Amino acid sequence: MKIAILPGDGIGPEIVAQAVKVLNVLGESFELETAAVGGAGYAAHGHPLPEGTLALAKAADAVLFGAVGDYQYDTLERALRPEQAILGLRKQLGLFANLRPAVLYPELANASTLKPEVVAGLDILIIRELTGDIYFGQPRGVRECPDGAFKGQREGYDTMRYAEGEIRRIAHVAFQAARKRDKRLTSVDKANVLETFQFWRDIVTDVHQEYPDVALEHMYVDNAAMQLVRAPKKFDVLVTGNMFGDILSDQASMLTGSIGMLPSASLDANNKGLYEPSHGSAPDIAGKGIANPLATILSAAMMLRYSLNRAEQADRIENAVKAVLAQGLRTVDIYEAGTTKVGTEEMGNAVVKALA
Ligand SMILES: NC(=O)c1ccc[n+]([C@@H]2O[C@H](COP(=O)([O-])OP(=O)(O)OC[C@H]3O[C@@H](n4cnc5c(N)ncnc54)[C@H](O)[C@@H]3O)[C@@H](O)[C@H]2O)c1
Ligand SMILES: CC(C)[C@H](C(=O)O)[C@@H](O)C(=O)O
Repeated sequence: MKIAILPGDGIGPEIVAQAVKVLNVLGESFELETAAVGGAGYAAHGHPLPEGTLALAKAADAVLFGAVGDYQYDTLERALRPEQAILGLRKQLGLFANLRPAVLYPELANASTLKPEVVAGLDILIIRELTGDIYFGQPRGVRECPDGAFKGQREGYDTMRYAEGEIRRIAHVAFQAARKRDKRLTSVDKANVLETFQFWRDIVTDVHQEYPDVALEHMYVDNAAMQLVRAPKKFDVLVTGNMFGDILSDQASMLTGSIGMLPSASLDANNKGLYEPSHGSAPDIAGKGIANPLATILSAAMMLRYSLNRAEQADRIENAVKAVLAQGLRTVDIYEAGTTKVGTEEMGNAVVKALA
């Protein structure tokens, strides 16, 4: 089985190196092939998603991705910015279903900024639609404002849109995921203001008829943001659009102690997928050897479970992560008094050791 390794920028190479070490000690004969992506792709080949990288990602059985983005590229024209690499991969590989599990390991109850009793036992799954919404809607750009009080001035505009089929397929993914868990699904929208999300609500309600065993509730995104910090354990599975999912999943990451703990799977209709931590390239800490590699290592575990049919290896990795946390090892983002501060590499090595 072939795995495309795309480390990317910033802390990407540091954290992906730890996940690769873990994959290499599992005793499997995976073929790992690395390629440049993001700012690294632009620097090496003049494009954030070089043709060879895209071809590798398409040919591989799964993709392990670090993160892209670096402030030095923020002034490039949009098509050449590092972020276009991950957006392009999602679109071109048809990765419409993004699963972001926010699970609190008991050892990290005090690492969260919320009170331990609010987050203890947390296990929620955020399902984010990943290839539609205002992220990809056309037209978009900057133009002359055609009407209203600011007529004639320049205006920026984007288009929010969702086709019925796009909503139906992500709704099916969400209902099926809920069916395997506590059978409760919260669909998050902004139906009180936006036509796109009234339509979203209507279609999700329709799909619900096929899943009578799952309890469905609808919630406005502003309320969902509030409930996520007020009583996050009341949720089981949340499903939402691309932009709301981006924001809510970063918010949910802090329930788990750190954004460095939140893995993700981005899947197509056949469970082929790209696996990446939910965080970015963290340029502020890149090269310091302090980034938390656990979200990336846990993303590799999701890859084994969802795309490579190796659930027992995924369990092994997740148990090894639990073991290192139980040993008191902490990167700086999850550090608290009484635990042992370790760097990126030491954390990776500890997971490898715990697997033995
Ligand atoms: N999928 C992706 O590749 C992806 C996702 C989000 C942001 N980005 C890009 O990353 C760059 C930086 O964005 P940002 O600063 O808004 O978000 P970020 O997630 O990179 O960082 C936010 C904060 O979290 C910290 N952090 C993130 N990951 C961490 C880890 N593993 N361990 C410890 N601390 C960690 C960072 O140090 C920073 O303080 C931008 O160019 C952005 O576009 C890429
Ligand atoms: C880097 C950016 C394009 C990306 C997104 O907005 O989807 C990031 O925030 C994420 O969550 O993976």
